[in-house]
Order: sequence, then C-alpha cells, then structure tokens
Amino acid sequence: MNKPSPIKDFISGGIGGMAIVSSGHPLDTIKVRLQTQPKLKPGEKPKYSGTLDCFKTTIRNEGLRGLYKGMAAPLIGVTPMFAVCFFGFGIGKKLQMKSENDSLNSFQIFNAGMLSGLLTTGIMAPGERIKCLMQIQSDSGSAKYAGPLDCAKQLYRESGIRGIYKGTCATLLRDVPATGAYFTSYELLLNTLTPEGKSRSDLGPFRVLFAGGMAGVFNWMVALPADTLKSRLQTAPEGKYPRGVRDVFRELIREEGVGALYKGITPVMLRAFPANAACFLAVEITMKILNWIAPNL
Ligand SMILES: CC(=O)O[C@H](CC(=O)[O-])C[N+](C)(C)C
Repeated sequence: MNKPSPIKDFISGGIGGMAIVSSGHPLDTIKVRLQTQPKLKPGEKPKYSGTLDCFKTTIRNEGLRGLYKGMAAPLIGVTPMFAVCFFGFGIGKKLQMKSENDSLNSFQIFNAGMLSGLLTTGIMAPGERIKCLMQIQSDSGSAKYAGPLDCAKQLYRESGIRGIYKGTCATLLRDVPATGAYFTSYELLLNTLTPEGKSRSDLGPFRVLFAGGMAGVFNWMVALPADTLKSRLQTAPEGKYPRGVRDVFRELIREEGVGALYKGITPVMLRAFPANAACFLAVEITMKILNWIAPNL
C-alpha cells in the first residue's frame, strides 16, 4: 500500500479533470440550455422540446462547435478544480487517519468528500458562472461575450468580484453533499469489486470505469436540484433575484413545481457515467505512474 500523498492526489486529480471536460462537455452544454429555457407563455412552443431536439438544433444552427461552446473556461478551471478536489479529499482522509495504513469507514470518507466540496467551491463558483453564461449565449440574442476571459472582464467591470462569484451559496449547496456522495460511492464500489486477497491497485480498468461512472451518477442524483437553481441564478439578469438562491427556489416551485428541479436530468445522466468513468480511470492510471516513478513523493 502506498502512503497518502497530497501532491500525487493533486496531479492525478488535474489529469482526471482534463479527461472529464473533454469527454463530458457537449452533454453539459445541452443540460445548461435545457435548464435555462425561459418559462413558456400560453400557446408558446419551447425552443428545445428535449435532449435530442436540443442536440439536433444546436448542431443545425451552430455546427459541432456549438456543443463545445464555453469549453475553454472549464478546461482552464476544471483542471485545477479537480486537482484541488482530489487533493482536498486526500487531506480530508489524512486528517481522520490515526496511522498511514488506517482504513476509514464510509462516514469518514463522506466527511473527506464534503471537505473537498468546500475547498473546490472557490474555483468552481466563478468557473460555473462564466461557463453557464457562455453556454446559453446563442439563446440570448447577439453574442455579448467574445470569450470566457472577456466574460470575466465584463462581469468584473459591471459588478466587481461579487459579479464573478455570483452563485457561490448555490454551488456550496450543490457540491458539499454531492462530493461526499461522489467519493463514498466510488470507494464503496471499488472495495466491493476487489476480490478477497487482492488489493485495489490490482484492479483492471473495467472495474475502475464502472465504479467511477456510478460515482458520477450518485454525485448528480444529489447535486441536480441545487444545480438547476445555480444555473438559473448565475444566468439571470442583474438584480432579478435579490435574495439569491432562496428567491430562485421560491419562484421555481411556485411557477413550475418540484419537477423543474430535475430539468436537464437526461443529458446530466448521459454525461455523468462516461465522463466520470474517464475521470477516475485517468486518476488511477496517473497515480500508478506517479507511484512507479516517484514512490517516496
Ligand atoms: C458538479 C461537478 O463538477 O461534479 C463532479 C462530477 C462531474 O460530473 O463533473 C464531481 N465533483 C463535484 C466532485 C467535482
């Protein structure tokens, strides 16, 4: 068994982040577009009738590039964010270990995951704000932002750092419990899939892919309601929700009912399994390489 190493967690998490963005961004764009569709007036038809329609309309109107809109921001933001996410999880585990080989129970793993969710919010909240604004851009008429950097500059000019960090509470609400579920389900599944007498590092890629994919599904089962509120808040015109996520919640329940919290569930779940399977496989492979080239790091 290799000793816990925050540096290795950081590096392998970053590589996992690159894997997740490249494999999952198109479905993420569809999710945000479905989540942020305005409420219909009587007799009005929705811009997108569902996941497939949103996919086809985007390709028809914007080409394949439309699905990859806003990917630069998550790639720049998600790589360090996943690095911090896995680093935070490693630190969370280490803080609860009595010795280097101590194994933790599910409650302790969940705590470590929640700490990771807390730490990542500092990077996640502004990254999500810019990504969501870029992703819905074609829906809001002529392009307001030339790119993610321009978007960040304009937000800063209009409302300062608060403008960039709009949606931080909603991001915490989403990611603290969801990251707990993410790592707990991954660890539980991987332990269950490890045959008697074998260690986790002996496991082949298919088991890692399965456990990673399911961790993504569990993450989103917990995260999706808060994610819908977050997407709406972060893409709303300035001043629309003065009390933040609470106002979005009240309006959504009043006007659309509880079901609206799960808008975008199809693209979310379609993306969650493969993207997170790719992420955890990339993390485990990177960790193996790092343990091989730098066993004492
Ligand atoms: C919201 C999010 O980024 O979820 C991550 C998984 C995914 O599908 O992107 C997990 N985590 C919040 C732990 C980074």
